[in-house]
Amino acid sequence: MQTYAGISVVNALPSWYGSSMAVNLTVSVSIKEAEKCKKNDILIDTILNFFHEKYGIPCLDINVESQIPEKSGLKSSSAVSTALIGEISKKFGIEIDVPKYSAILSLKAGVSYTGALDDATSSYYGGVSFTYNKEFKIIDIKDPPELSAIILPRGGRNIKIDLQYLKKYRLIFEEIFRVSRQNIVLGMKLNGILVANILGYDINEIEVALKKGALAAGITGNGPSIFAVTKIGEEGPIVDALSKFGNVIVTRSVGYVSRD
Ligand SMILES: Nc1ncnc2c1ncn2[C@@H]1O[C@H](COP(=O)(O)OP(=O)(O)OP(=O)(O)O)[C@@H](O)[C@H]1O
Ligand SMILES: O=C(O)C1=C[C@@H](O)[C@@H](O)[C@H](O)C1
Repeated sequence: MQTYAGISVVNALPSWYGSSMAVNLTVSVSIKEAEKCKKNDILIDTILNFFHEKYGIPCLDINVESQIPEKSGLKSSSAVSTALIGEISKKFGIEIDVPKYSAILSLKAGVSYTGALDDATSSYYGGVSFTYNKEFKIIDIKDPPELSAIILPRGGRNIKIDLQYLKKYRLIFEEIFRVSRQNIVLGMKLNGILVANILGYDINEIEVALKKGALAAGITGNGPSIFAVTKIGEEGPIVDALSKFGNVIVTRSVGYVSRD
């Protein structure tokens, strides 16, 4: 099964309300029955153990092909978990709420702070998710504006996230969530700049992208990757400017995908 990377509209850590926009960088997971169970990383093994214990599925060999850098804020873990859960449910005919179980099992595996239901929902269904992660509730999924996303991918996040400190900003992130439901691009701009400031990232590249005409720019997830968005066809000056800081990826927003 194939799922998508995402860029943040609203980071859910401060208020539990989250929103993410799918972009066209993909993860593909395939599975094959195996004689012996092998050890994988913690997220994959948590998912396999859950399906083994609850539904008696056999040992599986897992193949992951990913275009998404890890620990970068581009939602790679949600893309891997939704693709794997979706593939298992298809192969073994198990009816399950894929993003919800991605969130539950990501928390169990310790790879997420809130379960990241926002990330899981946009990874699996495309579009722009609006979720309340505390109750594993999907509030809405919208089709995104047609946008070009210019990404400065940076992996290997090594900053320490102080969740209690982030929660001091709950009210302002709740407000950004409300704004985002009316205006996705304004929401991702406010969130992206504020998260950069709060987590202590350099805002230089963000400022450069905005000066070159980006509709929004900021940190995605908990960083360190930086994104900018523009109308399709207007990416040139931003790509040129951000390329001075490293190799950029140019991709697009992804619309809602029916999984029926
Ligand atoms: N290419 C991959 N192959 C296998 N597992 C992967 C891959 N990419 C991510 N994962 C899984 O995701 C887990 C952690 O992901 P990571 O911390 O990189 O999250 P992320 O989604 O990039 O971060 P963020 O939430 O900031 O977007 C890893 O432990 C691993 O299980
Ligand atoms: O770990 C988590 O729960 C999250 C991580 C980031 O991707 C955030 O952007 C997301 O909203 C929640």
